[in-house]
Amino acid sequence: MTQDELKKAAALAALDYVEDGMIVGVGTGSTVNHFIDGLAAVKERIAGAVSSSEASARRLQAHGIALFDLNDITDLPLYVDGADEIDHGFAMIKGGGGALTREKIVAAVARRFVCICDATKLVSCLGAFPLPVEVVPMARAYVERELALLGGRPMLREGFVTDNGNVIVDVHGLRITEPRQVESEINQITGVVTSGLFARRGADLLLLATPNGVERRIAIES
Ligand SMILES: O=C[C@H](O)[C@H](O)[C@H](O)COP(=O)(O)O
Repeated sequence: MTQDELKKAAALAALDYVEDGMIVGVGTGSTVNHFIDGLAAVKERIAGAVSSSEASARRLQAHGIALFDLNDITDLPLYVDGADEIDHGFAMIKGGGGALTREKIVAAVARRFVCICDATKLVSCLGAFPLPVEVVPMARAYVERELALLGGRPMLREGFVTDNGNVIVDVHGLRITEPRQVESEINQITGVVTSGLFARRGADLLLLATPNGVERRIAIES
């Protein structure tokens, strides 16, 4: 199976968690695109979706799925999203597509975070994938100097602007053994909007696509 076929298998498995009348939180990326396409087939029995990016919103709208503003709802039972890396405690690196801030907001509101991944994304230690950090543009150089103190090599994602009008600094070469601590340290740097480290709000359920089928793994309290 190709990696894209595995992504599709994980995405379609997430449809099992979509219930009648639900508003579904929808992430961003190539794995989620398969989920959105699958959601289109059951759109008549859901209320609609909350999107974590302009790109996902466009795809949802193209399928005729109603979009809700997060500020207009009080309960979001389900959020489905991919990850760039996920560890065995279900902390994740996200933001390879630059949607990390809105993803983190929707994930914070959701009662259940279902992560959909192909098996290559499961790692024993986060950090081989460069950690994306969304930064207010005028703070970029300062934030890069502060991020370097953490031991990584910050690199501006050239020519990329987030849906929120900010820039992304990707931190290369980090080995993240304490995800919650690193998440807090980066959040405290003035000028940082969000880091792509999802440790304090990790996934609740992992749907991991392998060549032998989709494994369903539940988060263990740490
Ligand atoms: O900003 C992008 C998101 O965090 C994605 O969930 C992540 O990059 C995984 O993307 P993909 O499903 O394309 O591998």
